[in-house]
Amino acid sequence: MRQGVFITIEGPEGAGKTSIIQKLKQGLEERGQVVMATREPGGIAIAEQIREVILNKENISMDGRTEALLYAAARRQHLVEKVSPALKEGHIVLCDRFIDSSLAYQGYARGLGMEAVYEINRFAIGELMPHLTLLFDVRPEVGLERIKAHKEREVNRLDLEALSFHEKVREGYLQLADKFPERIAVVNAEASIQSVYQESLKLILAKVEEQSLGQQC
Ligand SMILES: Nc1ncnc2c1ncn2[C@@H]1O[C@H](COP(=O)(O)OP(=O)(O)OP(=O)(O)O)[C@@H](O)[C@H]1O
Ligand SMILES: Cc1cn([C@H]2C[C@H](O)[C@@H](COP(=O)(O)O)O2)c(=O)[nH]c1=O
Repeated sequence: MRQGVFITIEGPEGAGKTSIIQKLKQGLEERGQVVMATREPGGIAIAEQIREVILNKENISMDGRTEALLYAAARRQHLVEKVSPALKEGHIVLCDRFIDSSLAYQGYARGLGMEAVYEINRFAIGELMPHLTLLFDVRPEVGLERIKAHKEREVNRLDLEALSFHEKVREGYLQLADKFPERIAVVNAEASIQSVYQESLKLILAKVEEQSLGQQC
């Protein structure tokens, strides 16, 4: 059976990940692909419960390492219950955030170190890395303004971090894109939703084609 294609969408707050993943799922399905869209932290019952703990505004005393470990725990369970089975079925998995979020937020912005955070995540995910990561790049002031205007979105503990934290998140992501250019594609997320969608769809279709050619050889 054909192996699936694992695509992760990354970026700071308000980059447009949630909105565009829904459009991508629809666009890919219209082209005959079987797609599973999911998110981190969450996507399954246990991970959604962990999400509640991590993002609860009451938990201001949470230690940085505790935070990193909770994200990794949610990731592990989500991978075992949802992501790996879908990939084994040959589906395209579109995941809103994955390991690069931990590297940018906990490793870089929180200051735990990308190497240390990578190590605990290796324990959680083993060898599974995305085939392609789209980094929706947006300046934090633009992204934060968008989520402020988006009335239904609840403000969470991480949103309340200082602007300097969100600036570091963006910097961390851009460093990762520089380090792993073969996996991470930077998409200008300050462009219109339609143009972010079109560029993302093109990149994903090219990766799906590349993977299926690789599997025929
Ligand atoms: N390219 C864009 N241009 C203008 N507005 C946008 C764009 N992308 C998304 N938005 C709007 O910004 C708001 C946040 O978008 P969305 O929830 O998709 O972002 P997100 O990356 O998932 O955010 P978070 O990670 O913080 O949950 C929504 O109101 C959405 O309509
Ligand atoms: C997976 C992951 C997420 N985060 C942060 C990023 C956001 O602030 C929240 C998730 O909220 P969203 O609305 O779903 O974007 O959690 C993180 O710091 N580390 C991670 O590994």
